[in-house]
Amino acid sequence: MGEQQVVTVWGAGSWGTALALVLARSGRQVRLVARNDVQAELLNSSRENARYLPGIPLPANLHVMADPVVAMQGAAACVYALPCATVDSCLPLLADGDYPVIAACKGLHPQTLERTDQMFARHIAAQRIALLSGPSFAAEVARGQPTAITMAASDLAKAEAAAAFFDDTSFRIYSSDDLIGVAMGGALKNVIAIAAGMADGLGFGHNSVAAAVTRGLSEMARLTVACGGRYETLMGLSGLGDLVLTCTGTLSRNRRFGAEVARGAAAAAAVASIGQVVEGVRTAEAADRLAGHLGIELPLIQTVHRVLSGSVRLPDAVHVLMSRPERAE
Ligand SMILES: NC(=O)C1=CN([C@@H]2O[C@H](COP(=O)(O)OP(=O)(O)OC[C@H]3O[C@@H](n4cnc5c(N)ncnc54)[C@H](OP(=O)(O)O)[C@@H]3O)[C@@H](O)[C@H]2O)C=CC1
Ligand SMILES: O=C(CO)COP(=O)(O)O
Repeated sequence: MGEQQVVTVWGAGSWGTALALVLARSGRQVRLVARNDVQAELLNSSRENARYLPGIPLPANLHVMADPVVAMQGAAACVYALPCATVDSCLPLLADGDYPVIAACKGLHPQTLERTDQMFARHIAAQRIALLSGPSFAAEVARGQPTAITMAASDLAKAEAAAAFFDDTSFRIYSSDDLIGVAMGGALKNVIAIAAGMADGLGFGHNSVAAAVTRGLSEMARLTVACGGRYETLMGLSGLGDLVLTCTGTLSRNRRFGAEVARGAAAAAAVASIGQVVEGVRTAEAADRLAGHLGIELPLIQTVHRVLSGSVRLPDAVHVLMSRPERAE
């Protein structure tokens, strides 16, 4: 790969900026697409993303711009790091190219119940799509702290080709050909992180978080396998790895959101106070509905959705969960 290869990153929030920094450290010419000209100018002139990643300087080979069409001209790849809710409005602009599109967002669509690979495939030819997912808090990645993550595509060669755009020894990428497993792991761990945050907010101890991680992993695997993904993928970075990080790491927005709801905040107010995307809210609804369609029981995930939608109170939900008939593990 040439030193001057251009890679575009769409999304100047936490994750897009962090990935742009990794690509810049890898020697790429990076174009980071912000929401508008005002944001782009601010980031270019201050050389910092003060709102999302304060204190981390933007290097000279990272240029921020607002027009995604201009940003894609001559680019070898696009990394899509906007929230999942933007996919249908933004992705049509990437439909015509032949460069790979690396999806870095994590979630399920609450209406269509699609995974990220399916959401992207509605707009982009399937062979252009790769997914990047795994335990990776943006702030740590941005600071160059060691991170291991998974790149998935329809075959291993495509996943490796997508991974090759990143060439930073602090950012180690494993490849996978299980798009379904990687997409499901990244989406569902956010819902379990909300449950872990709720346990924290209720003042429960470490035991409840360990139970949420373990039973949550079991639910994630059940739904993933029913959707055609591989159990082994859920035991890797994009499943168990990201689940542990998000359920225990204080940087997790989904976990913090769960804790705030448990302390009495309304869901909308908790999202507003975090001030960044909390993907687990939409995914909880989607996963509950998907499980219903497939006839699968997911007690934790369904409880999170029912608490957030107001159909059950959290203390009652905990009682119901703990009173379920005992059964073999
Ligand atoms: N942060 C992390 O540690 C990680 C995040 N991810 C995933 O990456 C995805 C993005 O998350 P993250 O960067 O953290 O989110 P943030 O909330 O940090 O940033 C969201 C960005 O998206 C922009 N945005 C929101 N809505 C729109 C829209 N309709 N049109 C254009 N721009 C929009 C925001 O602009 P504005 O500032 O103007 O609102 C902001 O730049 C999520 O799916 C998340 O799960 C994955 C791994 C790690
Ligand atoms: O996905 C993430 C880390 O891998 C970030 O999780 P949160 O969105 O909960 O902060």
